[in-house]
Amino acid sequence: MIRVGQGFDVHQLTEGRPLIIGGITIPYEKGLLGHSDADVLLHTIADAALGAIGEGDIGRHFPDTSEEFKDADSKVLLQDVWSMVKERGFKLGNVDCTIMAQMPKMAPHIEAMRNQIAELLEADPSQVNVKATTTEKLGFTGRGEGIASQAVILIEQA
Ligand SMILES: Nc1ccn([C@@H]2O[C@H](COP(=O)(O)O)[C@@H](O)[C@H]2O)c(=O)n1
Ligand SMILES: C[C@@]1(CO)OP(=O)(O)OP(=O)(O)OC[C@H]1O
Repeated sequence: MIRVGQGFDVHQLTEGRPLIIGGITIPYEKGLLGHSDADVLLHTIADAALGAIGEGDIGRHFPDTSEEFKDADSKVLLQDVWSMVKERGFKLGNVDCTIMAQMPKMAPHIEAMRNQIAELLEADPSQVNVKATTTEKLGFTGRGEGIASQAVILIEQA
């Protein structure tokens, strides 16, 4: 059996926070705001995986009203989600992600993100693809107010 899921997430850019995307800390003057470390890409992948197994979204499993998840490391959240995927007898087929950010340039960090995501999903980096696009200065991402991300995941019976 195969299952697919998709995820989408947005976080606001603000001063005084580190910019963590795909588990990688990216040098930049601003970072993403959130209850957790606000790793927009890992949240997107977690949502896609939860979608694939029909388990809602990360807000349901890790509420932003809970102190337990304040400043949470999103790598740990994704690992928890991945345990649920494995418990149901699935492994990764592939995951394809797009980061929407006007700035900073993601290209120098894409390979590190890919390797980190593969490690978290216990897969080979060839099963993970990460892309980035500006939104041509249009909308909230184009104005640099926030960063958005989307992902599609395919999981298959282990
Ligand atoms: N934050 C970003 C945005 C884009 N890139 C890379 O630049 C290429 C061109 O971007 P367009 O928005 O003009 O399509 C894109 O394909 C990415 O490779 C990036 O590294 N970081
Ligand atoms: C991850 C959680 C929990 O710390 O908080 P945020 O970092 O605000 O992220 P979001 O993508 O809004 O949704 C899930 C939250 O419950």
